[in-house]
Amino acid sequence: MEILTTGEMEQADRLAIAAGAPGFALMLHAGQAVADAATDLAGQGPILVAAGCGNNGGDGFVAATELAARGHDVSVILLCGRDSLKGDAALAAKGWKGRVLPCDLSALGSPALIIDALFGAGLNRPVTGDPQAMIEAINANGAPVLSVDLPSGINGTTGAIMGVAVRATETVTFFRKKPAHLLLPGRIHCGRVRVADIGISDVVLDKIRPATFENIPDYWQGAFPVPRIDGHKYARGHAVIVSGDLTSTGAARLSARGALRAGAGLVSVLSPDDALGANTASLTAVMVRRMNGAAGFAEILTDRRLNACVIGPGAGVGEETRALVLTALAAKPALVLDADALTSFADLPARLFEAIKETGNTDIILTPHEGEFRRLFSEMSNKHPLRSKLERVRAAAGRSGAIVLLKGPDTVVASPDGRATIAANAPPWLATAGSGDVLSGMIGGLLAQGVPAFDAACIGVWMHGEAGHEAGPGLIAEDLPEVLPAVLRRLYDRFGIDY
Ligand SMILES: NC(=O)C1=CN([C@@H]2O[C@H](COP(=O)(O)OP(=O)(O)OC[C@H]3O[C@@H](n4cnc5c(N)ncnc54)[C@H](OP(=O)(O)O)[C@@H]3O)[C@@H](O)[C@H]2O)[C@@H](O)CC1
Ligand SMILES: Nc1ncnc2c1ncn2[C@@H]1O[C@H](COP(=O)(O)OP(=O)(O)O)[C@@H](O)[C@H]1O
Ligand SMILES: [K+]
Repeated sequence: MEILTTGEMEQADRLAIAAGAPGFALMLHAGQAVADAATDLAGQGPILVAAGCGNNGGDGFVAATELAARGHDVSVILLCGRDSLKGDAALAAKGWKGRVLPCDLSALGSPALIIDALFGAGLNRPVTGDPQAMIEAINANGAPVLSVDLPSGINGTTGAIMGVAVRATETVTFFRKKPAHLLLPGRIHCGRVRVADIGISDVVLDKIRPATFENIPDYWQGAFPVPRIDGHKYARGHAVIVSGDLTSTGAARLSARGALRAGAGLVSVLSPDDALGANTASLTAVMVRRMNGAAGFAEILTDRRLNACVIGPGAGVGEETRALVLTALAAKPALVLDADALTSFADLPARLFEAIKETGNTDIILTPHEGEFRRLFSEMSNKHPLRSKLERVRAAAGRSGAIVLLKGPDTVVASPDGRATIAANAPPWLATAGSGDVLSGMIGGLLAQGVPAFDAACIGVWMHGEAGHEAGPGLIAEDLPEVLPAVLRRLYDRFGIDY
């Protein structure tokens, strides 16, 4: 499903209006959708609408009018004088026949529900003064809160808090989600998110051509790998995972297990001499091969059946790992660079990016967490409040020439071609040692099966999040590969694939 920035959403409104849907009709649909959600949340209790001076407030007036008509006890507080309302918002306020309370915090009372219609897409500066006090009072009130379009104070495009923001129980947005419904901290402020149809036709998307999508199965169903009836294990690819030395071999084994469970036909751990004993003693279905440094690695990669490679988990930071990465880039298998493979280039990221661009290989994925991301992309600071995670990862993909996957509760995957996805399905207990190692392996396993890199990254992230839910609280990294069959079965069911 497409995700629209607030600018793209304005364009959608304009295109719908140009195609014959009056702007006020869109507002009437929006207000109705808010009223429907409010009825579910408030039961029979009194409802307070906190309205701002723009069209977000207009939606609030429509909802108030509709809820009163349905028999609810509704009051409205307005941030500004009624006379200063303009356009559709003024029209919506005309329809409201009840009282409008001035912006007095004591007027909030003890409602069964507060409808937050202060600011939506039009928020354009930090919130201070009366609106700030109102938002703080809404948060302190204790009543459930239904936010219209966005929790007031949240920047719709970046998900950032503009000084202070409402913490909603539920948010009703219109036509399509905005980045703030998925990116933190916005997502936390939204509560549940409902997307309402307000009469905008999907045809407008042909003009807008959005490049950001929610990472859900509908988005990548066409790329999801299914073993062929007449296939064999080599038809499902052979992934190789580079092991660290004797002091750190577990990460590569976790990764290898993830690759195998994600469906690679064969998986081999490439092991330095000193770690051969440790690796062979702890692996069964995953194979082990001796690898003597970068020269030995290059020799192994001449076998073109080894079509996907993961370097980084437990690899160690330094020249040896850099040499392995450059060797893999030259050999051109589909490649996941994770953890130490990224940190090894902290002092010379340009060298890595040049090597990536020189290969012409488009199947390269970098999978940093925030710390690793900062080491490689120091110029893409996360300090700027208006620069979102989405924008940072897109810029990093452009800079590096690789697909960049920035991990976290709102994992973003971006391609140098501009496409990006945001995932919102990862539970917090996924943040546990080794979890990222399994993720890089899963993506390697998908690459081995021939899935294009951007899709492989998106599918891997989504399945990893689902595996987190499947294993539940208490999860450790070893559990993740073991619950993948359950995740895959549900995907098969969802896609209608026989098994
Ligand atoms: N046809 C459509 O387009 C549809 C739109 N719809 C609805 O309209 C909403 C967007 O409406 P909007 O553009 O009027 O802006 P909105 O969010 O109400 O903000 C109001 C004004 O507040 C001001 N302001 C900004 N920041 C501020 C701050 N920090 N502190 C104080 N004031 C601040 C700023 O005005 P300024 O002060 O800059 O002149 C801004 O213009 C959208 O979210 C959806 O709910 C739906 O009805 C469907 C159809
Ligand atoms: N708060 C969170 N909610 C959900 N998932 C998270 C959260 N924090 C981290 N994760 C996920 O946990 C995994 C941790 O990976 P990483 O930091 O590389 O750990 P490791 O290096 O120990 O394997 C990533 O997939 C990341 O997206
Ligand atoms: K709002």
